[in-house]
Amino acid sequence: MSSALETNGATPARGRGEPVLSVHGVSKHFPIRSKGLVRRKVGDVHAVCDVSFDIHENETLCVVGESGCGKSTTGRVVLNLIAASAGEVAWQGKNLTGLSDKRMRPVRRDVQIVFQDPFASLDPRMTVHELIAEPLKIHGEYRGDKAGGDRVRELMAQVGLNPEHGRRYAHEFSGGQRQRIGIARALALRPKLLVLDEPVSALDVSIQAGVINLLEDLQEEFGLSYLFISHDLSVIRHIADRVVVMYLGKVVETADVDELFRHPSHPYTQALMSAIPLPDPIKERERTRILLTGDVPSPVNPPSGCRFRTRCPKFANELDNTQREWCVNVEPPLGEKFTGHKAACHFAAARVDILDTVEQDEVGPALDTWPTGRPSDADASRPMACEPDGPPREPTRLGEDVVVDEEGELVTDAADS
Ligand SMILES: Nc1ncnc2c1ncn2[C@@H]1O[C@H](COP(=O)(O)OP(=O)(O)OP(=O)(O)O)[C@@H](O)[C@H]1O
Repeated sequence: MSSALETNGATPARGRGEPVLSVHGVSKHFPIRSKGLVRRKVGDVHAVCDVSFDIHENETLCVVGESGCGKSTTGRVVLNLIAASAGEVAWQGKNLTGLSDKRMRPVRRDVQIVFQDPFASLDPRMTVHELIAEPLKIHGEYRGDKAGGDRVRELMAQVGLNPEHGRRYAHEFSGGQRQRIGIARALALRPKLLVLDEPVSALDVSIQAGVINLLEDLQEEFGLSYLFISHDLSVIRHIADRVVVMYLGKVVETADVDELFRHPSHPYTQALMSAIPLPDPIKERERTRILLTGDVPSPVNPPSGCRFRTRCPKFANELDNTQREWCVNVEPPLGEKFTGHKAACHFAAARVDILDTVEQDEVGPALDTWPTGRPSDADASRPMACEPDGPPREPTRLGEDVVVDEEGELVTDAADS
């Protein structure tokens, strides 16, 4: 049987050559306006700040982080469904910034999205055949003819649905089958990249594996690239080639998936990993679990310096006051800690006690050293990339009487020196 999606022979090697998608320095701010007749802008939600990554042919890049960290906004900017406030998205070398709908049309064929909720994203009044035929009709590839109908049946078979069930409605299918309908819709136009926004989060764990396996098979067969968005590191560990960890709109760590799980170096990544259940109940009981306290700060007014410091166990328990000054005053750059492995933490250090799969001696030397001295001695006054406009702040000095309050903020009764 001929394939609905044609490839040029062998599946290309992963992560090689020119990237198909380049995201460079992308930020997205949503303005907050006052109520009333004159709706003045009173602030911004800093949803995504200075995010960069590449995706190569046949590669899966996963974006992971808690709810509200900016994953979906990043996906929508990539698809040009919303415009970036700053930065650039390039598809096969072509800058998408400001492209008209007409010019975006060929890109929209190449880059498709699968949504999280297969219940909400499918029109309940349409049959499965109509749902899958819709993108073909919009792009003029199906006018009710037999060839178009055959394509729809072929797509159904490719995603593991019975082609005889085309006259049924979405509500007659289970959650996993509905997500397969969503995937068939996304595949209809022979895309090259799929943005998969939490594609299995709404499904039972037993069903998740089937959908993940399907995505892997489709990638293998058609050389697809995936931008896979998820809050679940155990799913990501299975499917990712590379991982981008986000916190409060920023990338805090990025590496190849094996490298990230071998050397988790940012305290936030370490906390996420420590929540992955271990299959061995004894190891699960004995393991190190890092619990993050407090809520994620508001993206309207993110903390100065390191955004994670208000919840960072290392900041609260391990650093001295001079080191904390760095976290409070200086935004940590996304620096290379191991080869090809970047983390945005002044005091990043790989931990191997979080998962049971790595040996101590696998930890190589970190490339960076921790900063010493006070940040005021260094270039501490540069403004943060995504901060509201304003003059650079003076570095804050912390004395011995400084404590971290229950919200993770530094507090002191003493006057600033
Ligand atoms: N249209 C919008 N207007 C204002 N704020 C928005 C808008 N869309 C998203 N946000 C805010 O931007 C931040 C990032 O949201 P986003 O949906 O990208 O996060 P997420 O990591 O995908 O979370 P989730 O997994 O819950 O979807 C959140 O604080 C959210 O409230």
